Amino acid sequence: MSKVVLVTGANSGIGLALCERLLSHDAEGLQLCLACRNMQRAQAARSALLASHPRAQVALLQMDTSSISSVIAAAQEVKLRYNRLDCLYLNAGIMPNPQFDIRAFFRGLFSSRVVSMFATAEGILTQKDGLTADGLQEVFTTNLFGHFVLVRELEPLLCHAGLTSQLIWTSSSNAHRSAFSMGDIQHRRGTQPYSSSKYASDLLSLALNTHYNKRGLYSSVICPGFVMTSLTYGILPSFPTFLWTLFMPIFWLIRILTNTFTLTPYNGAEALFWLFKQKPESLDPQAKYHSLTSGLGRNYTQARRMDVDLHTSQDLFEKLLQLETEVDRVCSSAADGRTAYSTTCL
Ligand SMILES: NC(=O)C1=CN([C@@H]2O[C@H](COP(=O)(O)OP(=O)(O)OC[C@H]3O[C@@H](n4cnc5c(N)ncnc54)[C@H](OP(=O)(O)O)[C@@H]3O)[C@@H](O)[C@H]2O)C=CC1
Ligand SMILES: CC(C)CCC[C@@H](C)[C@H]1CC[C@H]2C3=C(CC[C@]12C)[C@@]1(C)CCC(=O)[C@@H](C)[C@@H]1CC3
Repeated sequence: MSKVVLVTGANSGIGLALCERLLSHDAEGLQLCLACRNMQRAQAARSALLASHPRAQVALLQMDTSSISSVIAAAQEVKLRYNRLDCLYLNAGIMPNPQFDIRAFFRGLFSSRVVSMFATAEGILTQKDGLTADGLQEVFTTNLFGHFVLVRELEPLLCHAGLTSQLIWTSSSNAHRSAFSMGDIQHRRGTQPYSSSKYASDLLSLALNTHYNKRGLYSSVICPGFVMTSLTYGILPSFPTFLWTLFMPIFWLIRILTNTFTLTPYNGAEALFWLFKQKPESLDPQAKYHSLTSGLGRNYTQARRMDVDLHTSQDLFEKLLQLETEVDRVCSSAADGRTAYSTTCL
């Protein structure tokens, strides 16, 4: 029986490279569904995949993870099209308006934390976040909450007696506990919404395992390493793309120090692809699976323990459930024509 796999943010970067790798592994035994916000870009990605795998089954789904109504509509469509889902990749993500602290970067270069700075970007990156049309924080909603609502809506397709399914989150080594606050899960008040949203996805994955393992659903988290994609190019917007290419020899040298410089989307997708081939029951719910590339260009996956605990993960899960109920209430009162209030109070 063919496996049904859905990938969010599949039209570019790591998501697209993952689709290519999945099809190269098993073009005919998969029903691949690319969930994207922009259908023109989605169509281009589908054509590229079909050019190298003409017999593959590749479907498209319109979904904007920053819009809860779009996520709910997309989930309804998935339920009409498929009767089960084997693997759901929660990969779409943004890092809007990044501010790169050059001084901190040069201080870091000549300090003992140079390797960790290149691996995690700790202390050198902040972002300016915005609000979605629902009044939620944009980074939190796109990277985490939209995906949470998707998982909840697709529960009937993911939890089947006697069968296992996988959730695989594209997190980051930029996920730091210090950037996350349980009193401000959307990160309204801080300057590191990206780091906060990725740390929240690490916590959430653990909580999802606690709640769903008994129903055959397993969740894992990966870090693709540092990959050259449009997300990365956005960090230095005044830098033309070709200048990044000029830096490649330096990046290859850095790769000798830290194998986290995977650099290409193909390499970055290593852990995503590796997890697909594992038995979900055999995976460690407290581990983050890192895509790594050695100085000689060998790709491999390494499990590293995450800085998460069960109690905090459970608290976050409950807060997300509350927010889901609130958003639902606001949306249905707006649909009824009653006065809708902004979710900024949530
Ligand atoms: N590049 C890196 O070094 C690292 C990346 N990551 C993570 O990897 C994931 C993939 O990013 P990457 O491939 O690098 O970057 P890209 O920008 O190439 O890919 C991001 C994908 O997410 C999609 N997306 C963004 N916002 C939404 C939305 N609201 N609804 C639906 N889809 C959306 C984008 O669609 P569109 O084309 O329409 O913008 C795009 O397809 C992200 O979660 C990122 O945080 C983690 C660690 C390192
Ligand atoms: C051009 C200069 C010679 C070097 C510039 C270096 C920085 C722009 C990079 C150094 C470490 C990088 C990094 C990321 C972005 C670009 C750097 C800050 C990430 C934050 C990208 C997104 C992630 O999720 C992280 C895992 C990356 C960590 C390393």
